[in-house]
Amino acid sequence: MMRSLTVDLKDRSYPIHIGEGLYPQLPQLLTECGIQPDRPLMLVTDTQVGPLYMDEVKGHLESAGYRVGTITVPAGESSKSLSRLEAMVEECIRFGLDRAGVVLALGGGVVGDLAGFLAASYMRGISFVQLPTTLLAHDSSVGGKVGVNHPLGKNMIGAFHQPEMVVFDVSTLRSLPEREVVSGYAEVVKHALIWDASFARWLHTNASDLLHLDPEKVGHAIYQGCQVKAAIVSQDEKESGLRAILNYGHTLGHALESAAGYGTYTHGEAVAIGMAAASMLGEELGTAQEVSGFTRELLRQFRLPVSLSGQWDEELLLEHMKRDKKARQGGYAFVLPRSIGEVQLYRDIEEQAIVRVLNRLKEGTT
Ligand SMILES: NC(=O)c1ccc[n+]([C@@H]2O[C@H](COP(=O)([O-])OP(=O)(O)OC[C@H]3O[C@@H](n4cnc5c(N)ncnc54)[C@H](O)[C@@H]3O)[C@@H](O)[C@H]2O)c1
Ligand SMILES: O=C(O)C(=O)C[C@@H](O)[C@H](O)[C@H](O)COP(=O)(O)O
Ligand SMILES: [Zn+2]
Repeated sequence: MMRSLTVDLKDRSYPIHIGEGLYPQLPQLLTECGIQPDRPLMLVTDTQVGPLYMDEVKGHLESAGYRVGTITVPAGESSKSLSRLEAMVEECIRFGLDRAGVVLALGGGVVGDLAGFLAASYMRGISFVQLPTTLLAHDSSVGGKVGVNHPLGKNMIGAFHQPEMVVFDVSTLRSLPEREVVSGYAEVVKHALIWDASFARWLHTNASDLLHLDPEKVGHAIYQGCQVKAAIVSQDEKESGLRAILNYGHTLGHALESAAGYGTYTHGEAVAIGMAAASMLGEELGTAQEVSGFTRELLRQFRLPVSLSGQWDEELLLEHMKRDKKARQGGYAFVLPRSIGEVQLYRDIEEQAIVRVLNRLKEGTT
């Protein structure tokens, strides 16, 4: 069964297809969105995903008459860098990728963000298609945020560049390491907590089956998550307002990722701790009552972390949080809960409240 939905962006709207065993249908799906075999394709993947799925995808495309080049980057967050991007541009030029070319991102969020930014910047912008292979990438493949990291901050260099299509073959999830399955549920939980209380309750009831990758339930969770994302992006493509709620858990999450060194925490783990923190901050500041208990319980059900382990340099975390892209004029900005299923962006959060929450987050105190 294939589930499909649309990201409604007027003349730049695009489909998201979710289902088992979709790769044989790729040539037909590409043609349906206007990408014919006369356009050269550059298939980007990483060293972990490539050996598993690249030959299959390339084979289907070549059988249908497409000319396909390939780029394989090292697996992991450190590939989201400007130096890696530069090397990829060289590979595209040597392959002869022209302006009619299309980049295909086969992998998780790292490949999606990096290949998407390649597409956004190569020859001032060419088309791209997302082929997500992690649970987390139900989020990253939708909405057009593409980019790379800077040592001083996460996703500091990037663009808004929407894909032509998203094809999520969920059978690829069977090869995902357990840590990445767990990590991916952080963004699923986020989509529920910011927008859809009944989805949050459903996740609460079905956590065990979802962790065991029950195909029907995983398909439903991905579809629901994509629906939330598509609804928000359709209303505010470039984050002039509403879209900031998709950043729930990310003020602290991004700070943890960059301060600890990219790849120490997975993105999902960092965002989970960030959502636990935001829910507690919401209670401290009175934006919401009694949300942190449910939030942390839901995260724990998915085996996600809700506390800070080890020693943390508080000053360093605060420094990174000050540089958050939602912040203005040096104040701290956080998306905070109003209730389960509703959140709001708050700016100028007082530092003392954040420090109190950071202390509560230290292992054993929450
Ligand atoms: N653009 C956005 O809107 C957005 C949204 C959320 C996250 N992100 C970004 O996404 C990135 C995290 O993405 P991620 O969690 O997918 O990490 P990832 O891309 O690093 O993938 C995690 C690991 O799983 C491996 N892997 C991927 N698919 C596999 C499969 N099917 N089988 C076996 N192994 C597989 C990868 O090689 C990697 O080692 C972060 O950089 C984050 O900032 C972007
Ligand atoms: O799509 C969005 O908007 C999001 O905020 C989704 C986040 O899950 C994602 O991690 C995104 O890359 C964060 O964007 P940033 O602008 O805060 O770097
Ligand atoms: Zn995220």
